[in-house]
Amino acid sequence: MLGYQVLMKKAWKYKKPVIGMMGAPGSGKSVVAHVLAELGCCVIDADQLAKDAINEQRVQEELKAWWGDDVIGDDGLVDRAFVAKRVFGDKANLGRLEGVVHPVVGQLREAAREEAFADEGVKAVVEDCPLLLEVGLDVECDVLIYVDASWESRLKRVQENRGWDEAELRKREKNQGSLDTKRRRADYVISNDAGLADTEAEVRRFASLIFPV
Ligand SMILES: Nc1ncnc2c1ncn2[C@@H]1O[C@H](COP(=O)(O)OP(=O)(O)OP(=O)(O)O)[C@@H](O)[C@H]1O
Repeated sequence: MLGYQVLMKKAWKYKKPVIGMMGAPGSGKSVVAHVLAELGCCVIDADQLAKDAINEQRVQEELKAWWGDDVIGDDGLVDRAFVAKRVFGDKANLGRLEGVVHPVVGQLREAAREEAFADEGVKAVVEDCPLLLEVGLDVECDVLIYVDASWESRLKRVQENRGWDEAELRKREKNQGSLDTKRRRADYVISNDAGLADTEAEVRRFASLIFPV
């Protein structure tokens, strides 16, 4: 499953692996990240970083100049689904997009590097990177995890904990692009359909494969 990554385990004594996380909305990425943090990982919310970076006033102004005011949603933030659609749907804009997206990715990498090396005790950087995968960009990850939970489990959890209804979950899932593709790309799948204790045990099992002992 993890193939060469397991062979790399020894090398990771010297290089901190970057673990990218993917999964449907509400699948449990934050829960998994929390367990990894308890195991000493440095967790970076790339989604939040990208959101912040893309919402810098300068970037917002550039996006508006290219794509018009509709690129900004009612909440005053960049409509990321709109951006993703433009990236895939309008090839002529790809060159222009690089001007926006590359600094965002650059910032992410820089932040990841800084955080990872700020504390010698950290074992890894975990990136929650759905936005970047959404727009077809690879963050440089050594291992990709896919957090898997059924539609029923996710719906129940987000209804109870976030007050979302079925339509809201469906809309967010649609904005994330193909989950099948992400699942296929993953080096490791963590199932999160059972209770939290089972998921924690699974994350620990994964960590024991990855981290140098
Ligand atoms: N195994 C579980 N048992 C019970 N509740 C869970 C479990 N896993 C996750 N949850 C709950 O489900 C909700 C969604 O989980 P979480 O926030 O980790 O998902 P996520 O993948 O990070 O979502 P998003 O991508 O939308 O931010 C949370 O309220 C969380 O507490």
